[in-house]
Amino acid sequence: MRIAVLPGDGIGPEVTREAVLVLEALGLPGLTLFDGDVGGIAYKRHGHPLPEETLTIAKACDAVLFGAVGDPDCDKLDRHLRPEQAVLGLRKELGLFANLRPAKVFAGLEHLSPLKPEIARDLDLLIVRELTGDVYFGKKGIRQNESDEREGWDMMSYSESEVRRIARVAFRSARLGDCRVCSADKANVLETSQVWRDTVIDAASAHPDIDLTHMYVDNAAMQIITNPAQFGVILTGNLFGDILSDLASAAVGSIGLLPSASVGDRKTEHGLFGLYEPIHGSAPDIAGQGKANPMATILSVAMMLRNSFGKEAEAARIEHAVETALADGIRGGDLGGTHGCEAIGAAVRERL
Ligand SMILES: NC(=O)c1ccc[n+]([C@@H]2O[C@H](COP(=O)([O-])OP(=O)(O)OC[C@H]3O[C@@H](n4cnc5c(N)ncnc54)[C@H](O)[C@@H]3O)[C@@H](O)[C@H]2O)c1
Ligand SMILES: CC(C)[C@H](C(=O)O)[C@@H](O)C(=O)O
Ligand SMILES: [Mg+2]
Repeated sequence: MRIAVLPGDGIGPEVTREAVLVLEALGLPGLTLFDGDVGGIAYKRHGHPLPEETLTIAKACDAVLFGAVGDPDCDKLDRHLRPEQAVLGLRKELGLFANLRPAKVFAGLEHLSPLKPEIARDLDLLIVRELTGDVYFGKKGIRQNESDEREGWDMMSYSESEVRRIARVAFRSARLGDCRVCSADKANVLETSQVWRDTVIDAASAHPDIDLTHMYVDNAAMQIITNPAQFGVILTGNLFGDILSDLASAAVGSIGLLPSASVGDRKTEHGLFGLYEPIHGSAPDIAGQGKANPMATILSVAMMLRNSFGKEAEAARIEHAVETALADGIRGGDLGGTHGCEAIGAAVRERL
């Protein structure tokens, strides 16, 4: 089991360290970890946020554990040298077109959510976010317009094949639950979304067991807060999925709780190749203070064991340990508690 560990910037190294310790505590045989630099730290050390060597390590492994990238010192660099390009580059280079972001309120932990307990109780959804297309990867630029002003532009597009393959991931994921898929788009305004919606409908015609609905993304944001029970899988594009997943994390209680898996078509001898990361960023405001909640990264390790190594029992052990730690009152500042990053990691390991 070869795993590339890419901690990155800010709280990335802090949360990744605790997640690796949890992984190691399982005592799995044949585990080898390979470290690589990504993000601002990689730019400072090697002159590029995604050095060739890191990409080579990632490609040679069965899975990647990614912390976070982003460094305010780098925000003035040319865009292609900024830390965020590391995660975008890895997703594109590794063909990871499907990003799975589960958001669930654990039974008995409704009080961690800012929603009313009777609403929070039923929040258990999966955002299936397209990850290698959309306005993220379209042509972009800054030009001087006719009024001699700077004008930024970014091209948004989705092709039918891009939509079809992510729709299939959503349908497959929905079958693990109760087959509900809600596709969130902006077909009332955007041609990109019109193609998205037409293609999702067409793709679903071969999957009659799927209960497909459509919702405009602005309404979906509102409905996640007011009536999350209606959602099973939310299928959406890259930009909308980015925003909806931060929103869903807040509804659960904290962005420090939400893991993610990014996968494509590539298989290894163990399972599906994937990159696993918390949905949060490098949190410069709390970096280096030992305050970060590592649970999202620890839960990303559970997703890795399940999806990339077929180790369901070990994945469930980690998830149960996190849930029990939370139930026992182990909480970081993000959840109104006082436990630091290392203490939370240790508490999860004790409960494995
Ligand atoms: N995948 C990634 O690497 C990724 C994701 C999002 C943002 N970023 C980058 O991170 C930098 C900061 O971005 P941002 O501030 O918008 O988003 P962020 O997710 O880093 O932080 C948002 C807020 O949530 C808090 N937070 C985040 N993770 C936490 C955790 N584990 N425990 C406790 N609190 C946590 C932060 O302290 C901050 O107040 C930027 O450079 C951004 O581009 C990277
Ligand atoms: C850092 C950024 C490029 C990234 C995204 O927008 O996908 C982040 O916000 C995420 O959610 O993983
Ligand atoms: Mg995001």
